[in-house]
Formats: sequence, structure tokens, C-alpha cells
Amino acid sequence: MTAHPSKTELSKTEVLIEALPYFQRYAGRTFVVKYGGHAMGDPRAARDFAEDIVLLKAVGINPVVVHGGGPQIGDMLARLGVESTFVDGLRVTDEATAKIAEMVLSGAINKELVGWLSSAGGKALGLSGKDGGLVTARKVERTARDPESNIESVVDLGFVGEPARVDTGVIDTAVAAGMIPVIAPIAGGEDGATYNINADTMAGAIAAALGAARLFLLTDVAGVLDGNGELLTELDPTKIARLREDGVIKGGMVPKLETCVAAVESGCEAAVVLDGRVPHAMLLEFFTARGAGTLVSA
Ligand SMILES: Nc1ncnc2c1ncn2[C@@H]1O[C@H](COP(=O)(O)OP(=O)(O)O)[C@@H](O)[C@H]1O
Ligand SMILES: CC(=O)N[C@@H](CCC(=O)OP(=O)(O)O)C(=O)O
Repeated sequence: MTAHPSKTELSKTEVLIEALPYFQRYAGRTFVVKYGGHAMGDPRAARDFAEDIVLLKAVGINPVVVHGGGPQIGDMLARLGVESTFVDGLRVTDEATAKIAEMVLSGAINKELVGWLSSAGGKALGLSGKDGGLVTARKVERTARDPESNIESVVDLGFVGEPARVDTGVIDTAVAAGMIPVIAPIAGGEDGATYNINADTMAGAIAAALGAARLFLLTDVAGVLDGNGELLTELDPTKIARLREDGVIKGGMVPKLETCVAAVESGCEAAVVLDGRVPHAMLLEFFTARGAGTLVSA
């Protein structure tokens, strides 16, 4: 006699069948996933994240992970008695801070993530922008206008960089060998200095260079919130500019949304800001019709 599947078993198959068109449509495409330092705190969430990435790889999508580590750099600087200041979500970085940022990002966090992915059954390759000439940085130039005198002056952020050139050769080689690249947002400049790059900016530049189909930014909020704390489920570049002018988008959300806009304007189908603390947030967003977080499209 044939045993009939239970209701639970059937609902499991429904989930897989619901995901089938997505597997088919995106097999062979690249997803860049940025894992923010704030989302990394919880080991359970980290394990779920690693499983999601390994599952993407298993269904034929090529995930490329770029990680942050802002809070972890902050903890290390505090332990060493060094203070940090931020301008528009960017850490003002002197030479000593750049060394510590490299140690925390390329050393501790990068290897921790590689470890989680290996435990989930993936083959991960830890890199920074320096490896294989992946990213060449240039110094970030920022100006600020004094509200009283209306005079504009240059704000020196020190060794804060942005990607000037991206050579994806090392990523292509890793992906061809079945590996998952895991990238720390540190790069060398033409001047030989080490630059600290905001991880969202790094992820956006890599997504553009790879022609990624999706950019996911995993953080510690449900997505982009309006002035009343309500989730904004869909945004475009015009709406984002308005929210920024109104002061609704501040701090760490500024580089995140600048990155989303740059990504969708350079051909990425969509960028999504998601809550990385929610179990399997990325799979839910991508493989089900329900969606989660804030979807940015052109
Ligand atoms: N409109 C907004 N909606 C949601 N978060 C916002 C908004 N404006 C500012 N933020 C801040 O941005 C933070 C996310 O950026 P950040 O701290 O850099 O995270 P991560 O380490 O994940 O990159 C949120 O925790 C929140 O404090
Ligand atoms: C220039 C700059 O601000 N660099 C960041 C790099 C890490 C980062 O971006 O981490 P999150 O994604 O966790 O915020 C920093 O020093 O904090």
C-alpha cells in the first residue's frame, strides 16, 4: 500500500515548487550579498545566513559575499582607547585606524564568515580588495557647507577610500572553481596606502562590475523606514532623493541607499535592504512571492 504524504510534507513540496521559477530564471546569474556588521551579532543568524548562501550556490546561482564589521571595528578601537568619528556614515580613518580596520575585517571577520560557510557545506574563499588586484581604491573627497557662512570646505576623511577600479578576475576564477568569494572592504590605492571602504559601497561596486542580477544588503532593521517608523516596501531613486532631503534617511542608511541607487542605475535588476537578524530573510525575500524588506528598482 502506498503511504500518502502528510499535510506538512505537502506544504514543504509547495515551497519548493513555488521557488522553481526563480531557480530556473536565475541559474548562472550572480547575486552580491552584503552582510553588515550589525546583522552578524547572533551566531544563530550567522548560521542561517551561511545556509542561505550555500543553498543559492547549490541551486546554480553564484553568490558573492561582501561583509562589513563596523561595530566590531568600533569595539576594537574602544579597547585600544582610540575614538572614532563618522561623517555621513563613513568612519574618519587615520593610518592607525586603517591598520585596525584591516586587522578586524580581513583577519577576524573574514575568516569567521569563511568558517560559517564551510560548516554549512560551502567552499568559501576569503579575500579583500587587495587580493588578486580585485579593487583599487581612491581617496574619498567630501565637502561640507557651513550653514551660517554658506562657505563650502573640504572634509578630510583620511584613509577612507572608494573603489576606483574593479578587476573581477579573481572572483571569476574562484566561481569557476565552485567557490564562494567572501570579500572584506579593504583595498590598496595607487599610492600604496591601505584604504578603508564602506562595505555597502564596496558591495555596490563589485555588483556593478559583475553585472549582478541582485544586490542584497543585510542589516539590523526591517528595511528603510519612513518618518513614522513604518517599513517602505518599494523605493526608486527619485523617492530616495526626497527621503534624504527630508532627513528621513540618515547615518548608515545613507551609503546603503547611495549604493542601491548606483546599482540599479548600472543595470542590476533590483537591490534589497533586508533584516539580517530574521531567520532566512534572504531566501524568503527571493524565493517566495511574499517579499520582505525594501526593494529598490530603477
Ligand atoms: N530611514 C531609515 N530607515 C532605517 N534605518 C535607518 C534610517 N535612517 C537611518 N537608519 C539607520 O541605519 C542603520 C543601518 O546602517 P548601519 O548601522 O551602517 O548598518 P550595517 O552595519 O548593517 O551596515 C539602522 O540601524 C538605522 O539606525
Ligand atoms: C569608511 C568606513 O566607514 N568603513 C567601514 C567599514 C566596515 C563597514 O562598512 O561595516 P558595516 O557594513 O558593518 O557598517 C567602517 O570603518 O566601519
